[in-house]
Amino acid sequence: MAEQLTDRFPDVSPEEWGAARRPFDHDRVAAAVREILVGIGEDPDRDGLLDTPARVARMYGEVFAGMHESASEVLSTTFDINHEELVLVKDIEVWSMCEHHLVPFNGVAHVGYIPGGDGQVTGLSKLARLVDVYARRPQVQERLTTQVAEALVHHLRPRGVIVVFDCEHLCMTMRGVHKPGSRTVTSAVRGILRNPATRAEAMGLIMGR
Ligand SMILES: Nc1nc2c(ncn2[C@@H]2O[C@H](COP(=O)(O)OP(=O)(O)OP(=O)(O)O)[C@@H](O)[C@H]2O)c(=O)[nH]1
Ligand SMILES: [Zn+2]
Repeated sequence: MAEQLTDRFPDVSPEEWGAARRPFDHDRVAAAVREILVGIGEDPDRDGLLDTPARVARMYGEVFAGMHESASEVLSTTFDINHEELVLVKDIEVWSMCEHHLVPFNGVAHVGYIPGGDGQVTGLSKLARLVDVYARRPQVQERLTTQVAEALVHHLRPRGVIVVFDCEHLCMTMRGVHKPGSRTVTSAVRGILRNPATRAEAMGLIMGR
């Protein structure tokens, strides 16, 4: 499975996929938000907008916090509990930001893996934290799905991984094509979970069957 990872992302380790190239610059973000207000014809100095640039900058610091986090920190805790079958955390709420429009997409993630021969597992909460590391970046759903799967492959050396995201994109509902309620489902499956029977069993658990 290590080869798969190398093939897919030849130049960089998982830590660098989309990670920050420089520290978060609050003042720069605030100045840009002020420019947007000017650009839309607003008066950024009117009372209600005075604190908006700094407030939006703080919000961006939060929604893009994953730029400054890494999968290796999240997945550094592993336990040997000798479990060699599927571990699946379903319905992990997820909020991310569409990199095309910088508006949110949100929904749920389902993250499962079959531990490697050594039976090493990670904490269940770490699977949800891993989703947030990659979700809290400018994203497209396909890349988010792949990154979560590949990070698990790389750090846990499992025998199989399945990651499914089911999200609604605000850029398709509040604007543009205006299709509220439409869902986008993406999956990434690695290792023995690619085997049709194992994959069908995992998908059955994910769909609640
Ligand atoms: N594949 C993929 N596309 C996305 C995602 N988020 C947004 N998009 C799409 O990105 C595309 C950008 O298309 P453009 O034609 O450049 O932008 P646009 O004129 O705003 O497009 P419309 O949304 O159709 O109005 C749109 O079709 C979006 O639906 C995503 O996570 N994955
Ligand atoms: Zn979009």
